[in-house]
Amino acid sequence: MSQMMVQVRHFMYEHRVVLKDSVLLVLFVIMTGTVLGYFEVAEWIYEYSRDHEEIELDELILTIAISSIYLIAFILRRYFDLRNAVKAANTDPLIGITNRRKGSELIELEIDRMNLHQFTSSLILFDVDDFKQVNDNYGHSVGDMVLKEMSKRVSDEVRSSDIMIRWGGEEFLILCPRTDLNDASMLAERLREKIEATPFPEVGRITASFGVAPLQESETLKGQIDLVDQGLYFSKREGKNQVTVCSQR
Ligand SMILES: Nc1nc2c(ncn2[C@@H]2O[C@H](COP(=O)(O)OP(=O)(O)OP(=O)(O)O)[C@@H](O)[C@H]2O)c(=O)[nH]1
Repeated sequence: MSQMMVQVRHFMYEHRVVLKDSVLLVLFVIMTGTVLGYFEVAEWIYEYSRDHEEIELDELILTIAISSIYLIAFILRRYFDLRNAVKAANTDPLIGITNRRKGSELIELEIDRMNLHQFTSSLILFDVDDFKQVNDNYGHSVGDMVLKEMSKRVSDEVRSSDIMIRWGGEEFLILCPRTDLNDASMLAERLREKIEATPFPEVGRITASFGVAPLQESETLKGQIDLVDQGLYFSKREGKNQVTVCSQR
């Protein structure tokens, strides 16, 4: 794919809701204009009001103006409804961060960007250790609270350009754009220490295991996830509460 095509694709993707509504609006204006022009509606309104003196031209114009305001309000409402619907479709309902479906799209886009601009990005996958015990000992709603709080603590630590994704139940993925493997593994280690060092009021100390991998230009999404999951698997197998870097399968 040429550079131009990739840039056009990204632009279309990132502005797709606005673009779609703008296209609809332009089509509507063209159609309305065509209909008005074809039937010479404006002239007809004028003639009609002249022949029917009981109808004031001012009233007609006012009616048309009010209808136009209604129409604009309708289009704006539809636009915001659509935006909210898109946001809901991309967000995990429990934690309120990017969900797996949207996260997968963002990772694929990041691979495109890497190919285009020749930089390195990385993935961090982490999983709360022995989370089943938290649920078993304190109940599912406390478990939910721990997941939310954990996600908040981690989000506060990462850069605003990093994207946190709820990948599975108690599994989170962090997409770190323009971050090489060394920086990503230092970040993972910092997060691991932070989680371990800050007990949760309801359940006490919690730890998490981490995998870190670079995004590979020629890899599929599944291949990418398998790679970082391999790192996480090693961390779990070697005793949990640790970071494993995996640069190739
Ligand atoms: N409260 C809550 N629990 C969840 C949620 N999603 C998954 N879980 C629980 O997370 C637990 C995961 O258990 P396991 O896969 O055995 O993992 P683990 O106990 O963390 O053990 P290790 O991963 O080996 O450290 C299960 O009890 C799931 O029910 C959720 O949204 N809320």
